[in-house]
Amino acid sequence: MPPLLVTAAIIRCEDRILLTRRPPHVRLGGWWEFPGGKLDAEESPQEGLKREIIEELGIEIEVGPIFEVVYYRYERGPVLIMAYECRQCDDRPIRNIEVCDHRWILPTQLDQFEILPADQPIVEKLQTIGMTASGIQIP
Ligand SMILES: Nc1nc2c([nH]c(=O)n2[C@@H]2O[C@H](COP(=O)(O)OP(=O)(O)OP(=O)(O)O)[C@@H](O)[C@H]2O)c(=O)[nH]1
Repeated sequence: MPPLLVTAAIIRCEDRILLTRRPPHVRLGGWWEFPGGKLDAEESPQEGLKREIIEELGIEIEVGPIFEVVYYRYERGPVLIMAYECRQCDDRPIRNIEVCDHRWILPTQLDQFEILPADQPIVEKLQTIGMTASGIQIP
């Protein structure tokens, strides 16, 4: 089975990153994740990610460089997650439209959240390089 193509946004604001929580009624409900979602046909990863963030949170983002790519086998099939470094590029407030909660957290707080298992390599990389100037650099 080919993997489901998924994009995720590592949205940074100063030294914090945005985590969102899946609503209780959806598959894998209640887990925390990086906002994003499945790519539609004929959509580039950057286009898909911008669309998902508007749909989920009501904000515009600028999509920067790729941060990590993860292949993970869930029971129902594999996913390929492309995580991009991003930043918000408007001043609208974040709304929990398709998520049930969101938090701006420090990388040192990642361990306090139950984040989807596929995201472990992303979490580890964020914890390792931190959010210093030599870490995530948004163009
Ligand atoms: N957005 C996002 N999705 C992730 C992350 N990690 C991870 O395993 N995923 C998985 O990638 C898929 C994302 O698609 P989605 O958010 O649109 O999922 P969905 O519940 O609508 O899927 P469904 O319609 O098949 O039930 C889900 O299977 C989700 O579990 C992550 O950090 N961000």
